[in-house]
Amino acid sequence: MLVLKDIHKVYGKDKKRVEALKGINLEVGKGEIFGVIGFSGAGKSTLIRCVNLLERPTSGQVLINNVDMQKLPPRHLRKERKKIGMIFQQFNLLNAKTVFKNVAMPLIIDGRPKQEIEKKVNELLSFVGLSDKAKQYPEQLSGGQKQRVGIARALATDPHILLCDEATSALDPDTTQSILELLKKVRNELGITILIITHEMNVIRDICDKVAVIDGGVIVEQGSVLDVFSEPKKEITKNFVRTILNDEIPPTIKTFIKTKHQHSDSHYMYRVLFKGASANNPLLSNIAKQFPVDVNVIHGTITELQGIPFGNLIIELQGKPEDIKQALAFIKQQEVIVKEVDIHAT
Ligand SMILES: Nc1ncnc2c1ncn2[C@@H]1O[C@H](COP(=O)(O)OP(=O)(O)OP(=O)(O)O)[C@@H](O)[C@H]1O
Repeated sequence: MLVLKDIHKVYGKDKKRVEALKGINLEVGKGEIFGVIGFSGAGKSTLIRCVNLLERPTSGQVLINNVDMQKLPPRHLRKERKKIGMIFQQFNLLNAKTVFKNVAMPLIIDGRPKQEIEKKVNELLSFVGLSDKAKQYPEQLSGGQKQRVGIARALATDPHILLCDEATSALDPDTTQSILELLKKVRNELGITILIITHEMNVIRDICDKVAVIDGGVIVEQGSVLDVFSEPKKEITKNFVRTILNDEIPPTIKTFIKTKHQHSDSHYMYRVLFKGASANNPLLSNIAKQFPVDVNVIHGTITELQGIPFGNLIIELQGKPEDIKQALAFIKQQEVIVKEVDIHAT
C-alpha cells in the first residue's frame, strides 16, 4: 500500500545543514493502522510530510500502490494526492467558514456539483457525529469536535490513506480516546489505511497494529505492537514502553529482595510476560498446585493491547533448586516469555 524506500531529507546548506531523515524504510499494509513514535525533533513531521510530498525527499522513493509519487507529472500528482487525507494537531480549520463549508472545501476546490457536495458533507458529518453542528463555526466547537471536523474534511475526497500528524496531542485524555475510537471506525468501516505520528505511547497502544520508533531521523526499531511492547530491544523503545507499562521494580521492593538474597547466589526471580490467550491462563496457581514451590508476585502490570490482555509480572519462586528447575521448565512450555531477573544487577 505505502512503501517508503531509503528516504533522506536534508534542510539547509553548509552550517545550517540538518539531515532530518537518514534513510527511512517503511511498509504500511492496506487497512493497517501504523504508528511512528519519537521524541521532539526526531523527524516525525518531516516523515509524514514526505508521504504526501508536502515536503520533497532529498532522495528515496515514496510508493503508493506501487506508484512512484515523485515521478508523476504535476496533474497526476494532484489527482493521486486526493487519495491521501491528512489531519493535524491544531486542526487547521478555516475559522470564517461554517463546519459544513470546512468539510465541503476539498469538494468545492475539486469542482464537484452542489448536490453531490451537499449529500457527501451530510454523510460525513453524520459519520463523525456532528450532524447538528453543520451551521456552527469552528470557534464554537470543543477541541475534540474540531478534530472531528478535520477528520470529516480529510475523508471528503474518499482517500485511501489518512495521515495523522499528532492528531490527539492537543486533546485531553477522554477526548483523545473518543478521537482514537473514531479513527478505528475510519479503518474498520471505510477500510482506510492510517499512518499516525505521535510522541504518545498510549496512542500506539490503543489503536496501532504496527509501530516504528524514530530517533535522530532513523527508524531504530519496528514491528507489531504486541512484539515491540513485549520485547523492546532499544533503550529508547524500552523507555517509551515504560511510560505505559511500568516494568521497573519499585526501589523499596528492590532493597527488600536484595537484603533477602544477600547471602545467596541463587536467582529465583523471573519476569514473565503474558500476551493474548496466555494472559487468561491460571499459570501461577498451576505452578503452586503441581510443584512444591511457592510463587511470590513481586510486581506486575496488566494492560490491554488492541483488546488483548497483556501482562508483565515479576515473580519469585521459593523452593528447592530441583523443584524450581522443574517449575521453570513447565512455565517455559506455556505461551509466555520468561526471563531471569538478576536482582543484584538491577
Ligand atoms: N523547514 C525546516 N528547515 C530546517 N530544519 C528543519 C525544518 N523542518 C524541520 N527541521 C529540522 O529537522 C529535524 C526534524 O524535525 P521534525 O519537525 O521533522 O521533527 P519532529 O519529530 O516532528 O519534532 P516535533 O514533534 O517537535 O515537530 C529537526 O532538527 C528540525 O529542527
